[in-house]
Amino acid sequence: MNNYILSIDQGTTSTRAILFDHDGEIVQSAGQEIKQYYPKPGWVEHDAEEIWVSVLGVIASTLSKAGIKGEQVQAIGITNQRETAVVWDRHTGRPIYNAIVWQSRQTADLCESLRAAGHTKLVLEKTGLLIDPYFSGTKVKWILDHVEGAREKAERGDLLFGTIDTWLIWKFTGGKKHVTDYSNASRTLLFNIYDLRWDADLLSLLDIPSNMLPEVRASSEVYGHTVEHHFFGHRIPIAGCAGDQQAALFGQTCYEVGMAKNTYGTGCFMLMNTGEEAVASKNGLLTTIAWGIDGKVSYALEGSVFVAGSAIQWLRDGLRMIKSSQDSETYARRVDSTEGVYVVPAFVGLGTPYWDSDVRGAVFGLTRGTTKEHLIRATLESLAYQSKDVLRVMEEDSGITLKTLRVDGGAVNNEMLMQFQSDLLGVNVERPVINETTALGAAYLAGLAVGFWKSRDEICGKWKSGHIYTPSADSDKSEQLYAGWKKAVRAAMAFK
Ligand SMILES: Nc1ncnc2c1ncn2[C@@H]1O[C@H](COP(=O)(O)OP(=O)(O)O)[C@@H](O)[C@H]1O
Ligand SMILES: O=P(O)(O)OC[C@H](O)CO
Repeated sequence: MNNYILSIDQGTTSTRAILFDHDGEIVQSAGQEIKQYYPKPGWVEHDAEEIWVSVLGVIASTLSKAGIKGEQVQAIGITNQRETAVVWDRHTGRPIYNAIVWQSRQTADLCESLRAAGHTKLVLEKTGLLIDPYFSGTKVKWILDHVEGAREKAERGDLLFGTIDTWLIWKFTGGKKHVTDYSNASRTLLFNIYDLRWDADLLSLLDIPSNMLPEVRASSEVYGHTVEHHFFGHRIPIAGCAGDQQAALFGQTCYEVGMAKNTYGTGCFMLMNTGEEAVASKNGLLTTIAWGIDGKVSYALEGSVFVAGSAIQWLRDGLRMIKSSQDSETYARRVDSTEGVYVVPAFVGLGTPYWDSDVRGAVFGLTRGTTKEHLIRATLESLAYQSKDVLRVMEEDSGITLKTLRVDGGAVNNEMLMQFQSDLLGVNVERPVINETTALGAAYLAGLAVGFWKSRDEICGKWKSGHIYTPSADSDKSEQLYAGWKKAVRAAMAFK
């Protein structure tokens, strides 16, 4: 009987299931967008129950389209939007509040007071992270402080915390396993990335009881088995788990020190493998765990951009200028340039290298001649400018100049954007053959734990170099364009 690995990619915008065969080929897949809740300006939430239902939905759809039975799935790998915090009752299994999404800013004041009290150095030295609402820790505290009775329940040991991986593994195993992996734990603000433990000082700083925390495990091992009814009478091992950006680094075969990729999904995340060394940044990059395999942890440097593809969704859902994300390319191509228009999509503040929670989005350079096409093009270009901001500090901190940028994520389907990115950076931009490198990374980690795969290079390596964008003649204008972007960002930050 043919066996398969099922990868679940639970992203910010959508949930996907992708089925891989022994050769690392995609046999079938299904996806579903998830609902975004914006209860207040700058807040972003998800319904954790809806996320779980979406996972079951895409699995059912993938297996039925492929005509594959549950028993043919040899293992499941999970990869997920990171930092998003869920707190639920361990007895009823019900979340006590919406999942607070990584993009959400409701803990901005709390972070400000932690910074003002001088905790930045302590947090950085232990976690490799900055004090910013992005990370899970302050979100958990917020839930305990704002949901009636939550703190007492947490003290009694009745509540559990998890990022989305933890929540899904808990649901898959019928509430038996409360676990996460190193890569996800390293994004919580609560985990010491050097000692590889939950940190008592940080837990006390944020007033979070340790009994809420999941057990931290390797990124490739069997964590538990699904309950039978989820897989038509079969119990499937869940054998791989990694945050989506780290899984993409793995799927993009960035195994050597100095190799990097940039993912253009809801946000944009550039990660560079730094191997066994956790490299500290001087320029607002994060130090994070790439993965833990076979008792060894690898580290990465990361630049995080909060709004990338979600700016395109804003054009679609907020401004209603386009009907689908793909339309953005059609409109943008109708003009040769933005004619000096810049969109700074700081809808939830700015991450690397600015780390400003209070700045909000802005548009500059409008004239009477500005059209919808210019605005759409300027929004697309903002993804490339933000990536350039990150690449510059990545090169400075690592001392490595990238000749090629490996890219993936939903927005790399936009050829205009990828060409613009190559022109702006003056380097090659390389797309893999399949755009499911995140899912591939998670599938590989799961298959590794159950002895499913051929070598890593035969599986992940075969998808490299689908298309390479090289800098065109337009590259000459890039310094001037980028100078305009820097001015626009500075002006947006000054407007508060
Ligand atoms: N052709 C396109 N041009 C620009 N953006 C796109 C295009 N196709 C998809 N996107 C954007 O990519 C994002 C989805 O990418 P994906 O990697 O699936 O995200 P996530 O993993 O965060 O759910 C959406 O925000 C969408 O707007
Ligand atoms: O949903 P994505 O793919 O943009 O990824 C979200 C990141 O994991 C947030 O840190």
